[in-house]
Amino acid sequence: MHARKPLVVGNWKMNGLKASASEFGRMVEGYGAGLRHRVQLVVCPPVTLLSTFAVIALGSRVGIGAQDCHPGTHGAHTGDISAEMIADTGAAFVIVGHSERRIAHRESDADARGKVKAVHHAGLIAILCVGETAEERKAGLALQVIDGQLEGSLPEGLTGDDLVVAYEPVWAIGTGVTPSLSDIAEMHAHIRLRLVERFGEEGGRIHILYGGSVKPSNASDILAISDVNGALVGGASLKAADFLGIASAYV
Ligand SMILES: O=C[C@H](O)COP(=O)(O)O
Repeated sequence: MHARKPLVVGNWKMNGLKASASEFGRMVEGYGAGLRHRVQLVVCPPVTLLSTFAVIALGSRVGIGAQDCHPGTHGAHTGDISAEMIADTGAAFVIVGHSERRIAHRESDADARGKVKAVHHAGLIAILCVGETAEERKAGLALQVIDGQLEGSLPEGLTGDDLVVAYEPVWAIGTGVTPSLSDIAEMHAHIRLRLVERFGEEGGRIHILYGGSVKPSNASDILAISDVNGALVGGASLKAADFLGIASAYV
C-alpha cells in the first residue's frame, strides 16, 4: 500500500511573469494546516521564476520544481539548464519526458533516461511523464506503449525514492477530455506492477500521478482511484483557487 502523502503538482508550462508571484503567494497562503497534513503541493514555474518562487515558498512546505533540464552537468549548451543549476535555486523536483517535449522537441526515451539520471545525481526527484497518443490507445497499444516508455526512460542505479511517475495520456492534455475512471485505474495498476517488478518493495511506494484535464470538478473522482497518488495539473494550476480546489479533494 502507498503510505506517503499524496502529491499534487502544478506545471505552469510557458506561463507566468514576475507579476504572477502574487498568484503563487495566494497558493502558499492557502496551503494551511488542513491541506498540509493531507497533501504535498509542488509548483513548477518557468525557470525565470524558479528562484522567486523558491523564496516565496520558504517555510511553507510548498515544493518547487522545474519543467525540464539538460542531461549534462555543464558546458557549451546554449540556452540549457542543468539539474545542478535547478537545485541551486532551491527547487527539489524536475519534470522529465513531458509529452510536449517528447513530441514537439522529438525527445526520445533515451533522452528522458539521461535527464532522469542527471536529476538523480543532482539530488533532486524526477517526475517522469509517460502517456500514449489517441491513435495508440485506439489501436489497443496503450499498456504496451507505457511499458516501453518506462523501460526506456529509467536509468540503472535509480532508487524508487528519487522517482515520481506521471501518467498523462497525450489526448487528455489541455483538451477537457479525460479517460474513463476504469481506464485510469487499469493503467495505474499496470504501472504499479511494473514499478514493483523494477524496484521491489520501494516500487510500491512510488507516487503515480494522473495528469490530463484535471480540474476541481473531476479531482475527487480521479484522486479516489486506487494507485492514483496525486495529480500533475497544467491549466488549472495557474489559479490559486483551482489548484487549491484540486488539492482539497484530499480534505
Ligand atoms: O503537465 C501537465 C499536463 O500536461 C496536464 O495539462 P492540463 O491539466 O492543462 O490538461
